[in-house]
Amino acid sequence: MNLTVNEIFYSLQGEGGRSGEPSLFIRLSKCNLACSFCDTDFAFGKRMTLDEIHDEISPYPCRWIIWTGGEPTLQLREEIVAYFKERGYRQAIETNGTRRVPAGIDYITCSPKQQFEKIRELIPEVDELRFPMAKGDPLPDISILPRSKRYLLSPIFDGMNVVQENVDYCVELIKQHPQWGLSLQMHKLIGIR
Ligand SMILES: C[S@@+](CC[C@H](N)C(=O)[O-])C[C@H]1O[C@@H](n2cnc3c(N)ncnc32)[C@H](O)[C@@H]1O
Ligand SMILES: Nc1nc2[nH]cc(C(=O)O)c2c(=O)[nH]1
Ligand code: SF4
Ligand SMILES: [Mg+2]
Repeated sequence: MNLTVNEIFYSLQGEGGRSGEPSLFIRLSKCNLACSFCDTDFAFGKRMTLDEIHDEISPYPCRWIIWTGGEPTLQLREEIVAYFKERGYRQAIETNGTRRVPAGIDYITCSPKQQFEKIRELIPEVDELRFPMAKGDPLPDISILPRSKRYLLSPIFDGMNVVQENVDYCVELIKQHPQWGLSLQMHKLIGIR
């Protein structure tokens, strides 16, 4: 089995409810969307076998993988998740919610971009819904979304830079609607990957 991998790196989860947790990022290339604000160049891809990926991550002391991209559900399969589970890894995924998530994933972050009403059919339950928000964007309607343990607003950054008006807007929305919380791209603020 092969995956087309954009990059592999070891860092701290910078976003959402697992912020600060050491994690092995496996960024898969290709996406089915083209968000105007996307901060990631996922075009490059190197074909790797699962054994090659395992050889690259196993020297690190960490046993949490974050599958991201691009859109990782375009490539990830249950058998691949099982391969890493058998080798002692817990696995999180960052997905845009347009496709099913393979069985065996331990922590699902869904960051919806479009057709919010269709996500629940594909992914009935997630650990975290994390919405990228620019000033003026409407608060998403929780009632049509997958059940989630956490509901987070994530102010859209301009590349590596914080956009204060997006932050201020999210903070005000959250104070008015306290079922929501804030997710900042912490890694950008502290200058790590
Ligand atoms: C690069 S995406 C990859 C995973 C998946 N395609 C998705 O969109 O969830 C990872 C996370 O970065 C967020 N993101 C991308 N560009 C951003 C930006 N400029 N500001 C804030 N968050 C951003 C996405 O919303 C998503 O939560
Ligand atoms: N540190 C760090 N945390 C992240 N969480 C999600 C990321 C992503 O690009 O999917 C990301 C990333 O690129 N870096
Ligand atoms: S879905 Fe994710 S990776 Fe794809 S363009 Fe949007 S933010 Fe970027
Ligand atoms: Mg990123």
